[in-house]
Amino acid sequence: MKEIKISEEFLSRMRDLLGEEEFEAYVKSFDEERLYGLRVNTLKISPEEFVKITSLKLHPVAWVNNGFYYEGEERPAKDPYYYAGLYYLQEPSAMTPAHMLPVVPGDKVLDLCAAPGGKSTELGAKLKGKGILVSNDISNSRARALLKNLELWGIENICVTSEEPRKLKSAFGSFFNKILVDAPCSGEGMFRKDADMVKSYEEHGPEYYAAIQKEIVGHAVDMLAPGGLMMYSTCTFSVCENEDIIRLILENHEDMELVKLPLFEGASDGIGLSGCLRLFPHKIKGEGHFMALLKKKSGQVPAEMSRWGSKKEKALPEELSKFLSMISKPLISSRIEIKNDCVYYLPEYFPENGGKLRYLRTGLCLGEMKKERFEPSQALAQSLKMEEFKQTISFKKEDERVIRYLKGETVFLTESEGSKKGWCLICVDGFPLGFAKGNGDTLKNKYYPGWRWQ
Ligand SMILES: C[S@@+](CC[C@H](N)C(=O)[O-])C[C@H]1O[C@@H](n2cnc3c(N)ncnc32)[C@H](O)[C@@H]1O
Repeated sequence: MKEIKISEEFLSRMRDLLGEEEFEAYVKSFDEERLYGLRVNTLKISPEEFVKITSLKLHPVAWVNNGFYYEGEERPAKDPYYYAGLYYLQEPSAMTPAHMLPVVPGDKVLDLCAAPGGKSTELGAKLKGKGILVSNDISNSRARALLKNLELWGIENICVTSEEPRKLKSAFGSFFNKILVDAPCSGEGMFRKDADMVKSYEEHGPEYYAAIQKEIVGHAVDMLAPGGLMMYSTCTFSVCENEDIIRLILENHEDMELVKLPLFEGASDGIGLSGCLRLFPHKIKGEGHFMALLKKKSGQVPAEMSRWGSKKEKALPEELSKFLSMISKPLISSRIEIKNDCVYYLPEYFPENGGKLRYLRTGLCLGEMKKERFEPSQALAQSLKMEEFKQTISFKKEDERVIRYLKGETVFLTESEGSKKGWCLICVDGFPLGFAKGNGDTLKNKYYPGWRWQ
């Protein structure tokens, strides 16, 4: 077994859980190299197209259609396509819960423990700009990383909060028809990927997390609308954090039922509770994970939330209207809100008393009103398609100006590229990276400094 110090107590529990023969296979899996995965952003590109344009050597993840393995020596985070939000780096087993939660455009989705956004990015992609995704994490610093990932991904119909589930419940009631609870857990399934997990495991083991999980799922069930689906997932093996939590939900809520998850090659059924799904590193090409899907059969129908889209048209400042006229996709003016000079495009729905929550973002940040002008945001650039903006320039990935632009430098155009005046969307192979301001053959860099290429 590789040099990972794991307590005898944990190993003995795993032996009990798996039986002697399987336990040997599990222990052997520590000698294998960890696996590296990435998931393609279907909001921006199809997996088939991505495979054609990327220089990374990829192998498909058998059970996730937009998931791939890449090789350990590659550096996919140092790639302009990463900066264009074309993919997210994610361990393959961790792709499964969002993949198996059947989110469709128009759904009202809550990702309750969402940071740094591995699963929220996929849920947002499935919504295709319709409905709403509320992504929450109790940790403010982690919620900031979550926001960056969602903005890089190009999702416009988001709200990002940093709240206790109890408070979200009082604002939203039973509003959501899809909920993901990717619960904080003891992380037993990640020991091979991240040896530091062993240290934190020794501080807080399964019983500590089971108590937190019980509280979180209780609130999550209350936020689920009748007919709604809730996915519960962890990256740990202990029964008390997995099947026991699901059993508790079923015992305490007559209106909840387990929806059987389909098994795929290498996946295992729940332990003592059939219909759940377990992933073990000795059985699949991925780390350890657990998930269970639940449905709310009945319950109180939630009150209708405000629908900004149906409110009255509103007059916008001239500078803003002028800029927005460069965007060809339709924006509904009643959903545009200006708060402290920041301009937001709000999602379709919103809770009446939503203002009382700790929001990091309500909708897509379009930009900022400055003295007699409007400055578009990085998030807006990432949410657009190249053909949706009036003035654009696309460089080939190999063009050295791509990295220069990402580093915040001024970029110059060649004679054949012509001249650009005013706001221009800079793209790599047709995928937006950010804005620049053209003055003839010079493009003044407006890439967000906090996101620059290091
Ligand atoms: C397993 S991680 C989530 C990973 C994330 N879903 C992803 O795919 O990137 C669990 C998260 O739960 C958050 N958390 C812990 N206690 C929480 C609580 N009571 N309510 C909401 N989030 C909580 C942690 O800050 C942590 O970011």
